[in-house]
Amino acid sequence: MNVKVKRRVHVAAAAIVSADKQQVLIARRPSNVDHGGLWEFPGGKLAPYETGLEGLKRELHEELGIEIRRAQPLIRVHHEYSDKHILLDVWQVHEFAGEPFGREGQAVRWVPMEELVSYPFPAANLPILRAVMLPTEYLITGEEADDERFAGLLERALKEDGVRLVQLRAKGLSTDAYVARAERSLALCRDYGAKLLLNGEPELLERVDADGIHLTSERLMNLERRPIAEGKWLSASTHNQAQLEKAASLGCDFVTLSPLRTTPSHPEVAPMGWHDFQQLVERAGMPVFALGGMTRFDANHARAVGAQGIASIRDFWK
Ligand SMILES: Nc1nc2c([nH]c(=O)n2[C@@H]2O[C@H](COP(=O)(O)OP(=O)(O)OP(=O)(O)O)[C@@H](O)[C@H]2O)c(=O)[nH]1
Ligand SMILES: [Mg+2]
Repeated sequence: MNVKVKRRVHVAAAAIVSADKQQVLIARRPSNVDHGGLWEFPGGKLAPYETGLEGLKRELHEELGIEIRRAQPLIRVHHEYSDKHILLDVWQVHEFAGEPFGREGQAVRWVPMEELVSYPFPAANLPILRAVMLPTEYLITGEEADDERFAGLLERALKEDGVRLVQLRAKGLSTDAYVARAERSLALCRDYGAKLLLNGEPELLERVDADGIHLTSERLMNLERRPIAEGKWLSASTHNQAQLEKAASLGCDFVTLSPLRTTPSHPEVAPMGWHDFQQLVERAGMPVFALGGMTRFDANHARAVGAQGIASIRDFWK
C-alpha cells in the first residue's frame, strides 16, 4: 500500500491596505511556479524557526522591499491542495515604510476593495478576500418599536461609532413593517458606505435590495444549498462545530459564533469562553465574529485569537 503523507506548508501572507483603507496591494505569481499567473497576497513559506510575523517581515522585504511597521492578524485558513496541506496565516498590514515594488519582477498592483473579486486567486484565498472586505465590527440592531427612534439609533452608530456592517434584527415586526424598516435602514447605510444584511427569509432580498441575508442557526441547519446569489453576502449565527461546518458547506461568507460570555438576553446558555472559541475559529475557514457580551474593547483580543472582530447589539445601540 502506498500511503502518501501530504506535505504541510505554513505560509505567511499580507493584506496590505492603503492609508485610506480603500485599496489593497496584490501581486501576480510568476508563470513558472505553483499557481503561476494567479494573483496573491504577498508572502511565502516560513522557515522552521520563524513565527508568522517574523516570516512575513522577511518575505515582504524580499518580495516588495518594504518594512512592516504595524500589522494585526486577519485570518488563518487551512486548505487541502491535491499535493499539500497549507496553512495561510494572513496579516493585515496597516503601516509600512518604503515604496512597494516587485523586487522579483512580479506585477504588483493596488486594487480597490470591491474589485478584488474580479482577480483570479488560488482556491484557498476566498475566505481571505471576504476577510479583507469586512470591517472588525458587526452591529446587530436592538428591539425598538418606534421607527423614528430606530432610525436615530442606527444613524448614531453609523456616524459616531463608524459602524460599516449592520444586521437588521427585528423579531417583533410583521413582514411589511420589517420591509419598511429595511428600506429606511438601507438608505441610511448607503449614506455611510455600510453594508446591510437582513435577518430573515432569503426571499426578503426580492423585496429589499440589501447587501445580503443573515441566517438564524435554525434556518442555517434547514438549508440544503446557498439560498442567495454569490454577489450578495450570506452570514449565519453559529454556536458549535456542527453549525460552523454547515455554514462552510452552504458557502456562507462569514458567521457569528456565540456566546463568548453570559449575556442578559440568554442567561441560561453556558458561555464558551476564549479557549473553545479559538479552537472553533481555527478550523472555520471563514471570517468569524465573536458574539455574546462583546464590546469594542474586546476587538483586539478577538483578532488575536483568529476572529474577524466582534458583533454586538448593546455596545452600539445607545
Ligand atoms: N504568498 C501567498 N501564497 C499563497 C496564497 N494563496 C495560496 O494558495 N498560496 C500558496 O502558498 C504557497 C506559498 O508559497 P510561495 O511561493 O509564496 O513561497 P515563497 O515566497 O517562500 O517562495 P519559494 O519557496 O518558491 O521561494 C504556494 O503554494 C502558493 O500557491 C497567497 O495569497 N499568497
Ligand atoms: Mg512568495
